[in-house]
Amino acid sequence: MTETPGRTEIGDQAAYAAAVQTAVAASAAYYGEGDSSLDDDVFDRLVRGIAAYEEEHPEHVLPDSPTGKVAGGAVIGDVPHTVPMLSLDNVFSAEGLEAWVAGLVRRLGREIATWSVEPKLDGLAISARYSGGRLVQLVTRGDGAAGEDVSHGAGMIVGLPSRLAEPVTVELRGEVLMTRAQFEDANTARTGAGAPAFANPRSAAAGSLRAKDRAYQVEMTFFAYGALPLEGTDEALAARLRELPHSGIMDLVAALGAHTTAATPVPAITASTVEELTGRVAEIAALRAGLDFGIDGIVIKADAAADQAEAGLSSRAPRWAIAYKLPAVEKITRLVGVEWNVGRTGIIAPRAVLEPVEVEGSIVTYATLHNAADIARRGLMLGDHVTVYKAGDVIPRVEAPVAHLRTGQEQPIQAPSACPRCGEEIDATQQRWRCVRGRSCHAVASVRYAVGRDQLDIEGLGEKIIDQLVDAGLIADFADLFVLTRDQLLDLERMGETSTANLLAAIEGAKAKPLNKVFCALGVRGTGRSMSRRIARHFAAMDQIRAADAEAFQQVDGVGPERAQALVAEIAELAPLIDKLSAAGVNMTEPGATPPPAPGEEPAEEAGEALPLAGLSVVATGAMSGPLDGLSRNEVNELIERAGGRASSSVSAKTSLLVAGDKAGSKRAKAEKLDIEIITPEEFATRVAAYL
Ligand SMILES: NC(=O)c1ccc[n+]([C@@H]2O[C@H](COP(=O)([O-])OP(=O)(O)OC[C@H]3O[C@@H](n4cnc5c(N)ncnc54)[C@H](O)[C@@H]3O)[C@@H](O)[C@H]2O)c1
Ligand SMILES: [Zn+2]
Repeated sequence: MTETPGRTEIGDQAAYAAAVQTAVAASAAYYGEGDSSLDDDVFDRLVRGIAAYEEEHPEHVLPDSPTGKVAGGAVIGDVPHTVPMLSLDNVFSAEGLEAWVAGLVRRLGREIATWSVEPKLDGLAISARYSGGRLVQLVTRGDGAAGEDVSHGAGMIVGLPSRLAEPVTVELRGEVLMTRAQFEDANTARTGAGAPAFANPRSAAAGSLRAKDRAYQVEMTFFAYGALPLEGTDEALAARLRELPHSGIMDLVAALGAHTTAATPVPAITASTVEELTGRVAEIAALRAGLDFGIDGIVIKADAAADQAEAGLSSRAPRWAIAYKLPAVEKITRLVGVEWNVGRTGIIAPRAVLEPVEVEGSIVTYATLHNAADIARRGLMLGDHVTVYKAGDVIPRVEAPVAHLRTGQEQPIQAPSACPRCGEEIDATQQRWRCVRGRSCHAVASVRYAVGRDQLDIEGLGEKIIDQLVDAGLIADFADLFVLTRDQLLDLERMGETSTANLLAAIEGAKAKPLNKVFCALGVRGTGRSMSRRIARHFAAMDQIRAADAEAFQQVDGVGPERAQALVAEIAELAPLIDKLSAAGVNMTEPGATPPPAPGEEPAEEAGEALPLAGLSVVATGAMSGPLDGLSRNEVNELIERAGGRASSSVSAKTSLLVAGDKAGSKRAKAEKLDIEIITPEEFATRVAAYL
């Protein structure tokens, strides 16, 4: 699992003093306005370096060193806590967790029967005091002994009711954070009001909670993870809060109407063995990327009140709980450029060029920026420090600028005023800009796509030949391929008799491809292989597709009103290309499919019913084996659809079946979570044997 993390090397006393100063300043910013200039990874390395130096040189330890203190000793408060609000000690690996468990067992002199395991929410700790069921005060953690009153923020926090379900006096503790959507909304509101964007959801929550009198409203979310008696709590409830296990307290808190992790994909669970603990850690880690709120680890607590009482507290953290830290997923780096690229459909999309930075184990140099409006909305500037993370684990995204690191040297990002490829005008009427020449602007890219393996699969038609054909004006789109002559090909560089004959045969062969491949080759925006198969199956013939209106498209699985509109428009735009293909003799029907009945007509026999996967939504993940060995993901998806199922790439509550090969990872964890049937590639092959 996670490696033991590295640390900043601190060589001498002066470097040590400087490191302490940097860490204290960063902590003050982090817990204050939420505007630290260090990302968590850099900060944690620094603090570990400080701790290591102090270990070696106890005589040099400075009084304001952050080690061993809640919030690094960098914040103070004036509202005393009833019971200290502590931090958590950390482990970074399964071995570290085992050692910690063993240490606690030794300390108590007995086994610990039950643990509770919950996500470590990445926001800020809050104490919410209720009197007679009404929320009366909100206090931050501060230095652990006293915090800051932020009661003014109560109305902005979802999940923190102003009135509990019962008129009890109690203190709830939990985390306030912003979900991804709340963060996006907050930044839209903030940049709209002329203020710089928040760097990330955590700092947005911290900054927003403390701010008073802002011109705009933002929303945050509360997750409770504890409850305590207060002065005035009735004795029966106080006794329950003292005696219930942590898991029981969480049930009580939920029953009072406060938000807990129970309804999230990563609810708290209880466990009794170390294996179960590490298993749950792996599960939560696997689900992390798909959550709509940030977590930075997993918290493991001795569940029973007696175990907690006996383990006690250190000055900084309880001894009965531990945070299993997950590696930081967000890094700060610099935005050094923005490239504007024209895609195969003529869409002009910006891409961020970054100072290379390691994010979750790989070096990131480019990141997605959706469109010009998105850049403006985030208030990004060239030269900005930016926060970067991987969305859904793979695509690096620029989250936001780190506005307080600006030096004044940053430059506005210039959007192109003409198509960066051909110099023609830009159609900027839609959010996503497009060259007015559309697909013909980047003909090479659209032809390359059309002849690719999952579309027309024309072997021997490499990029170099396509480039030459387009440059020589022999083709303007892929339909022109079908009227190329032998002499035209022979004229090209490095095309001899044999390769020309082979290529002509391959082009001829492509005319017989099923409709789904021909349709996919068109490269309709937002329509990949799987959607193309569904459309081809549904309509059975190109004429039916061309005749379909938005309503008819919505009969296709997965097509909503917006996409249906876009499909109608795109197909109209592609009419000349489709006509050319038709005239060249390219197949326009889907074998085995029957067209939908015309309005008013009796529906034909539902052929799909008898198929083994009829009505099922199927996801394949991991390495395929057995009879499926060597099949690409797309080929597996084709198989699923031939057998009547619907292939999907992500696991959700709608998924009926997961085909999980070796190394299935997060999709498997999610499917287990959702109680979805999971089968091996071999079992799957048996079910669909007739369609292999
Ligand atoms: N970037 C910076 O400049 C900077 C500065 C200071 C601290 N930090 C980051 O803050 C972290 C250390 O902060 P910390 O001392 O507040 O500790 P912590 O955040 O690692 O752990 C303690 C906190 O975890 C929270 N928590 C979340 N889920 C919980 C749950 N289920 N049960 C109990 N508590 C839960 C609580 O708010 C609690 O106060 C480090 O990861 C560090 O990187 C960063
Ligand atoms: Zn162009």
